[in-house]
Amino acid sequence: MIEQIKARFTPKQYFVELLFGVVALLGLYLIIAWSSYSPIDSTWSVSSYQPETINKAGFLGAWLVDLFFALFGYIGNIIPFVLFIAPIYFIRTKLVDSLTWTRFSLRMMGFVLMLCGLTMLTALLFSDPVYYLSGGVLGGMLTAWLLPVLGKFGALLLAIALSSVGFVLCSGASLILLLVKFYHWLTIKNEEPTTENSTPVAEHNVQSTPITAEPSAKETRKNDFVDVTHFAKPEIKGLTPKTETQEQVVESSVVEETQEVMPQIIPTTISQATPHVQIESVDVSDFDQTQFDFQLKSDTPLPTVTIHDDYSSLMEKPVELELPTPVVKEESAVDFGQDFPTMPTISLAENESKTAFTVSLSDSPAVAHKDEDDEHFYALQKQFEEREAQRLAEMEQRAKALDAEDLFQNITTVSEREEQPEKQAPVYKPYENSLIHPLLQPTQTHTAKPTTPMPTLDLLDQHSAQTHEITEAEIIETSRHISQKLRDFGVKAEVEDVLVGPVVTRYELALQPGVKASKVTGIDRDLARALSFNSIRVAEVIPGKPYIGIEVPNKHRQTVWLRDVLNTPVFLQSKYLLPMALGKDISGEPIIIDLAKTPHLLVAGSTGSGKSVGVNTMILSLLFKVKPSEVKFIMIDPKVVELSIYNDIPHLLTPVVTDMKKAANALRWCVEEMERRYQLLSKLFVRNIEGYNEKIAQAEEMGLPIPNPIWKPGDSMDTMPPALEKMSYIVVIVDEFADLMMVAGKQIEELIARLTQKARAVGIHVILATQRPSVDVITGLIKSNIPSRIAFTVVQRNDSRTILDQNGAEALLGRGDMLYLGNGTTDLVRIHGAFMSDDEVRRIADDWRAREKPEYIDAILESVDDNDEEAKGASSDGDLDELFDEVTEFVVSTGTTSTSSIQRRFRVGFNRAARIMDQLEEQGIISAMQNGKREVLARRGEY
Ligand SMILES: Nc1ncnc2c1ncn2[C@@H]1O[C@H](COP(=O)(O)OP(=O)(O)OP(=O)(O)O)[C@@H](O)[C@H]1O
Repeated sequence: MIEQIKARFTPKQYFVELLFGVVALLGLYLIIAWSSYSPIDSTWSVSSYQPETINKAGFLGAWLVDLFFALFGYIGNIIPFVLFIAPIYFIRTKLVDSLTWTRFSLRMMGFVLMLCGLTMLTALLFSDPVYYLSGGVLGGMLTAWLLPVLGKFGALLLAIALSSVGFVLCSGASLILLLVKFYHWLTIKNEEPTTENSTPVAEHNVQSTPITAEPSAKETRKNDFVDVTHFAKPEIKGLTPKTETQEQVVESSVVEETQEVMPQIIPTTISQATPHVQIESVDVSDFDQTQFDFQLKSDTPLPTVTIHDDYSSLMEKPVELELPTPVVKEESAVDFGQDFPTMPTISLAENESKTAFTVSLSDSPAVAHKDEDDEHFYALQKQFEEREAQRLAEMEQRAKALDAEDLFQNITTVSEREEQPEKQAPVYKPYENSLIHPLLQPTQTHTAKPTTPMPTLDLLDQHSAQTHEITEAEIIETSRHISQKLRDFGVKAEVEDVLVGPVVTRYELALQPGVKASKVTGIDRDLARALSFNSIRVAEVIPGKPYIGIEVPNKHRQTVWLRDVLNTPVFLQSKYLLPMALGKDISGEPIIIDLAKTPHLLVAGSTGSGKSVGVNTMILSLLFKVKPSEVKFIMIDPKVVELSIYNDIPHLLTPVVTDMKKAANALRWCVEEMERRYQLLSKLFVRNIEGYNEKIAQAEEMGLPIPNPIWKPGDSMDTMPPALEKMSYIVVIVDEFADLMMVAGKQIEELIARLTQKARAVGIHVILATQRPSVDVITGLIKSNIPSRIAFTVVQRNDSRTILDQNGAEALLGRGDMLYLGNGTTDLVRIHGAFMSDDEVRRIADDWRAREKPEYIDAILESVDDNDEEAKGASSDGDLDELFDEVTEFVVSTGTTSTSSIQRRFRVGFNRAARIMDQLEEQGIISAMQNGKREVLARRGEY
């Protein structure tokens, strides 16, 4: 050890460091003298004799400080500090090692120039104090000489120039760079300016820090160098590592020879060792990096490169490190090299030989310096390779001696991977006449017709139980921390209860009497910062408890799987008409709501917060519990891909609507349907859908079907009013409501408002989802009719208030974390949304598709306006519908005369089909209705 230390120091270094040490001590002595300076002490400039010296540093200290003041005026104040700080800085940053006489002289000269400049400046700018001149004798003399020659302005300029040049020469730093850094610091771009940052590169370049020395984590960070500390570094035990002395010699020789800066590669210790042979550090110094001091500094942040400690992976993946370019070192105190660092590439790549890896340096275009540099560079590269080969040979021998050849092979041998066959240009088949492509066909899964009455939960994946990874000690520690921090903010509270949930942990606190909960809510962000959490949420009310809750995110978040939520008695045994699972609450209890009671739902949150997954969860819960005869869906999906997975399930009243114009028609149809249902309810003297369905059931039991009381002849082809059937619930789901508002804002708003105001009693429920929680989308009119709301995470408090009328959603954690505001309450419930894969959704949809076919109602998407347009067009065109010819062909060839078959065949609404039938009758193609039937009068070929 001592030998190693000895080897590191040369007599010159000892001497210089000693000298600097003495100067620093002198500086300290002078600082004491300066701090207790008294102008009445007997000193150089004081003629009266004082028997006692007041100065704490005695006569000598008082005398010296006075001398500085007399000679340099105000600038004399800084000299003791310079004498103290400068040597310490030089020793600490090891700049001492690189100090040459030339550089030392330049620095001293710079210092003198700076002194002259600064004393002149103070002499020119400040008035003289009582005891000495403001610029001292030096400044006074210089200004006295120069003022008559240059005038005040010229003297001022000269003083500034002298100070600047002196500073540059003395410190070796670039003035421009310092200004830039200062600017960055001012604008808080440079967050951690360190003294080292201002150190000239050239001086770092020649540092003689031994390359094999393990840098401390702190040093590594401070130096801002490329951190290759994960670089696996095996050293087989028993092999004699190269001594520091050897490295030092090689290092210094090369530095002197090349005068180039190379990146420092800092080796580290491999973490895993084989059972027999302990792997220690890769002696990266053996990689010839020892020949150079690779330390580089740059103002640009360098990436931290992590290379796995597994050598095989290293071999497989060439790693490229982008580093600042070597800067040509000049033997000068001034170096601007670091101002504009350029970037060479260091790549750790495969070598064809048995070399583990090579370090190759290639100049970036910016480095395209001189030819000499290139020569140096190639010479160095060659040297690298030679030494590498030599090193490996030595290692191999040692490994043999240790019987660790296998390990050596692992480490060094580049797996001789077979040459990749050259990539063949892909051969494409031309499209020919068809654009049919197998990948453009919908993926049809043909599920056999299920035998169970309803889909079973087996369609959902089973996931293993997850455990909480929080320990009691952690909980106690956090509780203590929370109380402490609250106290710091002036709130006295003690943690009384802790609830560990799947995503967050809630610390329930009893507040000191008289302390308002809103006081804690007001400091939630500061509290989160103080507790080092991304965000915390303060629950001002915990139902049933006299506490407030502070919810902090768990370190390890669990996923709430849909199956785990549905496979609970709460859901399976629920008697709800329209049960919808949302997820689990903080304590892990499943949360199921009844849409029939909700009765409409607004779901909002920023993009990616989990809305679509949430809406899917709701739909799937209904699909598990409710039959198509009981509930029907109208799905509106402007995003096209979110809900189209449900197309053709029997619950749909119309295919998933992706065209926003048609979506408006669908809403209009819902309003008409609502009105129709209300008429029926009034005729049956019931107040809601439940009462209506009960009456129908009674009538069925009695065997006396109720004729439709609002039917009029012509409404259908029937001659008698058809019997009333049970009404199914209708759930209208809009996945992106803002898109709908964009197409027909006011109209949509009115339709939604009408539906949400009245539709509940007739079994029509609306779920609106939007990722734009702004007041132009979620308008007051809409909000006032939808009291139940779900907020996923939002960006700002305003958004939270728009959705929930209170803060909180901005503190959610995303990915399904939501706040639920139930109908008729102001208490928010935090729920962690259930999650399921797309595959699971597909399986359930397939299961229903295999059970029944949907009965779509075409009229839903037809617009009244369209019909009007068509009607207008028809009358102006001689009263014939556009489809007249086609329908005639159809009627005559098939003999079909029913309006509903025309509706189905030509996908038109009832009104239009009936009108065409009338036209056919007028034209004598079919007869008038007799006994509810028409006959085809025309023969084929006549028309
Ligand atoms: N309950 C959940 N549990 C875990 N992860 C979830 C959950 N909900 C959503 N995520 C994750 O968040 C991602 C985004 O979810 P989702 O597509 O539902 O967001 P969104 O709000 O609908 O976004 P956008 O508005 O952009 O469509 C999902 O792909 C999923 O990875």
